[in-house]
Amino acid sequence: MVVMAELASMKCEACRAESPRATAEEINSYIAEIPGWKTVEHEGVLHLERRYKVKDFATALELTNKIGTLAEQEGHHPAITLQWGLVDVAWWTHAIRGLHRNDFIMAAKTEELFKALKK
Ligand SMILES: C[C@H](O)[C@H](O)[C@H]1CNC2=NC(N)=NC(=O)C2=N1
Repeated sequence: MVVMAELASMKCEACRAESPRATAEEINSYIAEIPGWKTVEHEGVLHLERRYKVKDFATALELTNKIGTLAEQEGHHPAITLQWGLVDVAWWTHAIRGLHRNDFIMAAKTEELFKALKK
């Protein structure tokens, strides 16, 4: 079992096309550690998604930029939609067209960025 704090402190390992997708069992145990996140299937590919509500556009932009910096540090990149007061974040692993433990690690790290925002 891996709890959210542990997930958040893990490094994203290089993900290659031959890396295995997370199994249904792994998905169930990781998702339990990141409340607010859900899996959503888009064109046959599972994504991990969460909507963050923040107080204004500047804060949404700040969170977006922090997630962008994290993505560059880890070499793993999300889809982000920025709107006034909202940041929609989706993690999945393009190389395997699905979810890898890396995506759960990144979601846990995203949670920490959100919690550290001045709200
Ligand atoms: C070469 C480079 O590391 C790869 O293209 C990385 C970049 N960021 C990535 N991000 C995500 N989410 N999935 C990938 O498969 C991926 N591949």
